[in-house]
Amino acid sequence: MPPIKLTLVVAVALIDTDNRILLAQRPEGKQLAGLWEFPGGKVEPGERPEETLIRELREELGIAVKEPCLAPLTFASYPYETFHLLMPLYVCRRWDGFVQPLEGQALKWVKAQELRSYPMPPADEPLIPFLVDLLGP
Ligand SMILES: Nc1nc2c([nH]c(=O)n2[C@@H]2O[C@H](COP(=O)(O)OP(=O)(O)OP(=O)(O)O)[C@@H](O)[C@H]2O)c(=O)[nH]1
Repeated sequence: MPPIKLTLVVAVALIDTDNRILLAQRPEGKQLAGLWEFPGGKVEPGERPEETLIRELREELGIAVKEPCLAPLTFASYPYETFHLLMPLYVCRRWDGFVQPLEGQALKWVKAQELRSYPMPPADEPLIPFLVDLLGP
């Protein structure tokens, strides 16, 4: 058995005042293109996970998030073929600025109950019930 490559990715469910969650579509050309996912990205060497999220949210969506506004919800652990994904999922209801698709990605605000209608990476599927519990239908 080859050694496992553990990859740490942080993601966030941004929640708006109508209790909808932001999904972003992975652009063409990337692995898992076309699937809907939570904003976030890989933790770079020397970064704390919260710093990664704050950086990714600024780069991908143009919003400013303060660290105390990131609350841990749950995590995904999933064996992709080339790496094992470990992905903490935070929730955030408070940010400065307006959400914009700065990387050309499609964005959608969806109710927790509608999440199942959007094809997501396999790692994300077990996260849905946690959001339904938190936010209701
Ligand atoms: N941001 C995010 N990534 C997810 C989710 N679910 C999931 O399996 N992933 C996986 O976690 C990894 C996130 O990496 P990324 O977005 O920073 O990087 P990437 O694939 O664009 O690669 P690169 O930045 O090295 O080019 C990808 O392999 C992605 O498929 C999710 O909900 N949000």
